[in-house]
Amino acid sequence: MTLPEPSAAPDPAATEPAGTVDLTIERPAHGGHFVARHEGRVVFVRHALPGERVRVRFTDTDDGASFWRADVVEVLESSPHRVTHPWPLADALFTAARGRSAVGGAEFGHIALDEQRRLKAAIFEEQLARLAKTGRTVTAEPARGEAADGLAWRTRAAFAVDAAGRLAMHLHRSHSVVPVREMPLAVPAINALRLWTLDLSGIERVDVAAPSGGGDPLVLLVPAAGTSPRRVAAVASSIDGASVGVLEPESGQVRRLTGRTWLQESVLGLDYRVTGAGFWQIHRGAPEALATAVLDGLQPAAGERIADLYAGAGLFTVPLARAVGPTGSVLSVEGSPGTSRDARRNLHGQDHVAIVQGRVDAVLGRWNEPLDAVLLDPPRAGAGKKVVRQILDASPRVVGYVSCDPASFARDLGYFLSAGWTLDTLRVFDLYPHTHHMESFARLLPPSA
Ligand SMILES: C[S@@+](CC[C@H](N)C(=O)[O-])C[C@H]1O[C@@H](n2cnc3c(N)ncnc32)[C@H](O)[C@@H]1O
Repeated sequence: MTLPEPSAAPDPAATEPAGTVDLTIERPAHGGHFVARHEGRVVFVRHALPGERVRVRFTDTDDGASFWRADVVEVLESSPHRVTHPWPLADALFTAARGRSAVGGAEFGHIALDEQRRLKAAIFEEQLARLAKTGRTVTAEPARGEAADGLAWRTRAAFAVDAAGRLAMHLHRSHSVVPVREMPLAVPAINALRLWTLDLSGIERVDVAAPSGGGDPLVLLVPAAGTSPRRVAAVASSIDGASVGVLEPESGQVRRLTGRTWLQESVLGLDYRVTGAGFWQIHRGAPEALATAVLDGLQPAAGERIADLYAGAGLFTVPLARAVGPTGSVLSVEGSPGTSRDARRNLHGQDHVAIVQGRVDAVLGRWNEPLDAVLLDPPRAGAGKKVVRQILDASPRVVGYVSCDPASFARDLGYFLSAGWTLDTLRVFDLYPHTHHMESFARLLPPSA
């Protein structure tokens, strides 16, 4: 049976919590959910494990919907893979016992780390079978040097501020916020700032980024409407051990208050500059793991012409540019103006690299040069049929596909397979421990290869 996948956004008008029921959990589903059934209807349950008997509270119960959603509030028969959640605020059982729901961001924390990885591999395989109609056994690899408890890896964290001016986070799929006193998934440099001890009144959002290799973090403040510059400056001066800037969320522009507005990153011995609001992989080990997989998978040679699509600040463009050298070329395409500016700085002076800011489909639509290899790393929605068609039309000798979503990857892979391409190497990385997210790299080869 083909189950519907849960959509990202709830319809608040259609949500009517309706008490608790006891369910038996059948299997994992994509998106951090586990499948159960209630009176014939599919229920996507969070914070559960296959085989468990659980008491759940419904969170979405639209009569017309093909599935409902629910959160576990009590475990009646526990899986042997259930462990104590490392972060009480994100623990559904801990928070349900206090009459609340959990914050998002660690929805697999109740599962032993090795079982999280087995579940991720199984979900990946299921998406391949369902959407790409292909079979493949995968394993989810941890990042090099991953802590045994799977904590302290996030170099980026976004916080809200509650009505009392305290550092806070949103409850899952809710506008409600709760104060936080730590973020166990974040690298120590972020927790060391102890932002929860500060009076953040007048600030609406706080984004924190720390360089993967250590060094002072950068804190970006988004002031609430009407907050005076004096108040923002007072908050900034209360933050020790970090650069501080003001983020304009619409434009992504950052205004410096103290220190600098960018972070220095280093990957495989190459240096990068990333502005506070610009895209950068969030696991401290992700840039190295993914750049290594890309270089191994594409095997770029001197003189080749390569496209790096959805290029961000140039994480892959920089080593690709070095590999093809001045007799080759790299087309690096990024949609976000701020992140593309980072790429321009990171590739400054490299005349064989074209940094193009724009939508990938628009840029490929007017690109007439031959391409030997194409790398793509789209956002969660994937690349889509049009972009895959454009890549196929360029007839590269190899395509490298970095993905953060197994469903959109499997869908796009299906387009390549239908055109006679084959899936060669496939690596799945567990770069988001304690969450349902994963990252992958696939090497795809054309029919003639
Ligand atoms: C998953 S990130 C990858 C960035 C980079 N490859 C890295 O690993 O650091 C995807 C990037 O694609 C950009 N993006 C999203 N949609 C796009 C589009 N239609 N055209 C061009 N860039 C896009 C985003 O701004 C983001 O920087």
